[in-house]
Amino acid sequence: METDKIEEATSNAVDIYKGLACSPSVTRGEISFGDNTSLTTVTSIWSQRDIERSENVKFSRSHYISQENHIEVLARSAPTELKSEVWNVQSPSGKLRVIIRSVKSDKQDEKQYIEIWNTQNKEKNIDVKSLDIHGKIYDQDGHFGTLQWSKSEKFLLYVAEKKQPKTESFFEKKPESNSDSSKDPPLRGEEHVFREMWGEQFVDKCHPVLCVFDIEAATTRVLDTTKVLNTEMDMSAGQAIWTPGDSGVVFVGWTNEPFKLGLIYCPQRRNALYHIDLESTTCTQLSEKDKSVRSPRFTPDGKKLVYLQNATYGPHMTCANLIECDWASKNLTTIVGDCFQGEDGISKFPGIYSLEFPTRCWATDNKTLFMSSTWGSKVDIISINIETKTVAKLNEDAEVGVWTVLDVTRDMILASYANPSTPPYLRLGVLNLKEDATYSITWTQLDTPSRISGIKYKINTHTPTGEKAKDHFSNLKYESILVTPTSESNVKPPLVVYPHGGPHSAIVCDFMLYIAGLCKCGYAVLLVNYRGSTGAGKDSIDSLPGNVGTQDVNDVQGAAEEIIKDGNFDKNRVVVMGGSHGGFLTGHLIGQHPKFYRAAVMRNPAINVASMLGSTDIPDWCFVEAGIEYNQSILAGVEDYKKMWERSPIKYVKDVTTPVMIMLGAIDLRVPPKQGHEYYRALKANNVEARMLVYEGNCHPINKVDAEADAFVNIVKWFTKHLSSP
Ligand SMILES: CC(=O)N[C@@H](C)C(=O)N[C@@H](C)C(=O)O
Repeated sequence: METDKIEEATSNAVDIYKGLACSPSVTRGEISFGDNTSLTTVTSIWSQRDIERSENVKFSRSHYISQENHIEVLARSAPTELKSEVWNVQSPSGKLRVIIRSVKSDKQDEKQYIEIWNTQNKEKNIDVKSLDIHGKIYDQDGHFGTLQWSKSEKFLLYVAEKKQPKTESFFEKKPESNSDSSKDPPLRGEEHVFREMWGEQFVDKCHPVLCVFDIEAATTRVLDTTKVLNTEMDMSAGQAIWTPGDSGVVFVGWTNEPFKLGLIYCPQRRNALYHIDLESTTCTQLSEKDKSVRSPRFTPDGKKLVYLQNATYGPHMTCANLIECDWASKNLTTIVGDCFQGEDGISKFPGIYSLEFPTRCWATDNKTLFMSSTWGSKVDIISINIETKTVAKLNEDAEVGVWTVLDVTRDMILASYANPSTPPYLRLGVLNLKEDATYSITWTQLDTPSRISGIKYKINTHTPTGEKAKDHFSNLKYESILVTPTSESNVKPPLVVYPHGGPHSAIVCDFMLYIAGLCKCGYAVLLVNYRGSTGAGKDSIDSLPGNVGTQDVNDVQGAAEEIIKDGNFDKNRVVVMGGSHGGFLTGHLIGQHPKFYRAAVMRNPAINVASMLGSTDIPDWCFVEAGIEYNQSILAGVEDYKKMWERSPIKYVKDVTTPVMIMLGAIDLRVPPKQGHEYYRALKANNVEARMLVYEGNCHPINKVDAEADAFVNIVKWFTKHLSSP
C-alpha cells in the first residue's frame, strides 16, 4: 500500500514537472524602431529547460507593434532558437548588430567570433583567437561582462580574460638562439602556478581586462589598467561604458589583492569606479574610497553619471545607495541613501534592493530613471527623480508579483510580470508625466498570460511574539508567502516550510518552478522572509548578523506555528526544506524542534560555519554572520571558531530524529559539499534515517537541467514516503 502510494506520487511528480518545466523565463528585452517611425519592434530573449536534451534552450521572439494612437500588436514572430550566442547587441542607430558567438568543436575546444551584421547580411566575422591579444570574451555574468557600441558605431567596448604568457617545463629543450626574438619566450616552471579565480560560478574568470575593438581595422586595443593607474595594483575590470562623445571609458575596478573573495551574490566587494581618457590614457578614480560600486549609467544628455553603491564587507546584500556624479565637475551627490523601517515595516519605501539598473533606464526628461527593486515579498518598478531625489512606485498595488524592467526608451517601458501561478509574460507601457513630476503608465499585454490553474498565494505579515519578542529587534515585522493548492478536497494539504538562503536575500512572489510543482503535487508551501531578508529596510538586515541560529530560526518557526494555528493545515503533516543558509535553517529547525517536522530536505546546507571557514569562497560570510567584524587580514582564533560553531546546526544534530535527505552540488565552491557530508555522518552515527544525493558537475544552485529535474522528483518521493508512514 505504502509503496504503491509512493510510486504513484513519484510518477505524478514526473508528469507535473515535465509540464511546468516548459515555462520559459525572459532574460533580455529590447525596444527598437525601424525607419518607419510608426512601427515598433520588441525583441525578447528567453530560456527554457529542455529535459530531453538536458540543456537550457535559448530562443528569441519578436512583436511588431503599431503606435498610431495606442499600442496594438500587429504581428508576432515564431520563436527562433539561438545557438551559441554569447552577446547580441544592436548599434545605437539600429543599422548594425554585433554578435559574439561561441562555437564548440567536436573536440569541445571553444572558439569565439565577433560578428558584425547589417540589416541584410553579416558584414564581418573575426576569429577572436586570431587577434592574439586577449583570452575569452566575458559573457553577461552580472559582474564583469559588458559589450557596448560607441556612439560613432566605429568601436566596440568589451571585457575579456587577460592574455596569459606561454609556459613550459624546465626540462623543455631550449630553442635555437636564432629563434624569433620578437616573441616573448615561454615562462619555464610556471605551468602549475595557482591562478586565483573569482569563486563560485566564476571559475574561469581570473583577470578581466578592458578591450576596445576597431571595427574598420578589425584590431583590438587592451586598456591595461595597471599601467594607466600608475600602480602595481593588479586589477580586474568590468561593467565598462563609453563616456559622452566616446572620448573615454568608465569602468568598475576590483582589487585582486590580498586575495579574491567570491563575487557572485556579493555586491559588497571592495572596488571603485574609474574613468580612463582614451587619448591621454590618464585614469582617475570617480567614486569614494573603500566602497563597493556597480552599474554605472549616463543620462542620455551625458551630463550626469549614476551608479549603485554599498559599504564594503558586512552583510552580503543590503540596502543600496544611488550616487550621482556631475560629469562636468565630477562632484558626487547621494540621491537615495539607506532606508530604516523600524515599526513602519514595508508600508513605506524600504530602500533600493537591486543588483543593477536596466541597460537603458532613463525617461526622456534626463532626470527620471526606472528600475526593478525588491519591496517586501514582491518586486516593483520604482522611478527615481535625481533632481528632486524622490522615489515613486510605478506599478499598481493590486498587481502583486515580480516586475522586471527590461528596457526603457522614448518614454516607453518594456517589462515582464510574473507571480507564483503565472510564468513571466511581456508588457509594453507608455509613460505619462503627471503634474507632480512623477509618472503613471498605460500597459499593454504583448501576450496572453499562461496562468497555471490550482495555485493561489497570499502574503502574510508576522510580528515576533513570546520569547522571540525579547530580542531587541522585536519591533521589526517580517513576511511570509503562503502558496496553496486550490483543490476542492476537504483533506488538509501537507505544509512545506521553506526558508530562503543568503541569509540576506528574499523569496519574492515570482513564478518558481519548484514551488508551483510542489503545489500541483498537493503541497502548500510557506516561504519565509525572516528578519534579515532584503526588501524590508536596512535595520532588518542589520538585525541578523551575530543572531543566526536563533533569531532567524525563531522567525521561521514562529511563522510556521502561526499559519498552522489558522487550522488550514494538519500539524502532523509538516515538512521542511531549504538550500544553503536555508539548509542551515533546516538543520536548526529539526534540531531545535525535533518533533515538529516529519521530514527534511537540505540542498548544499551550511552545517558547521567553523569548518566551512577554510574551504568556502566567502570566508567573510562566516565571520559576519557569526557577528565578528571582518577585514581581509583577520585570522580566526579559538573564540571565533567557538562563536561560529555555537551558531551552527551541527550543535543540535544529537537531538535530531527527523529523516533527512541531503542534496549536494559536487563542485559547489560557495558551501562546499563536505558540509553536507559532515551532517550525513553525524545523522548516521545517531541512527537517524539519512539519504544523500550528489550531483556531479553541479555548483551551488544545483540547476543543471537533469539535476534540477531529478532533485524535484526525489524531494516529492522523500516527503511522500515520510508522510505516508505512521
Ligand atoms: C545573499 C546571499 O546569497 N548571500 C551569499 C553570500 C550566499 O551565497 N550565501 C549562501 C550561504 C547561501 O546561498 O545562503
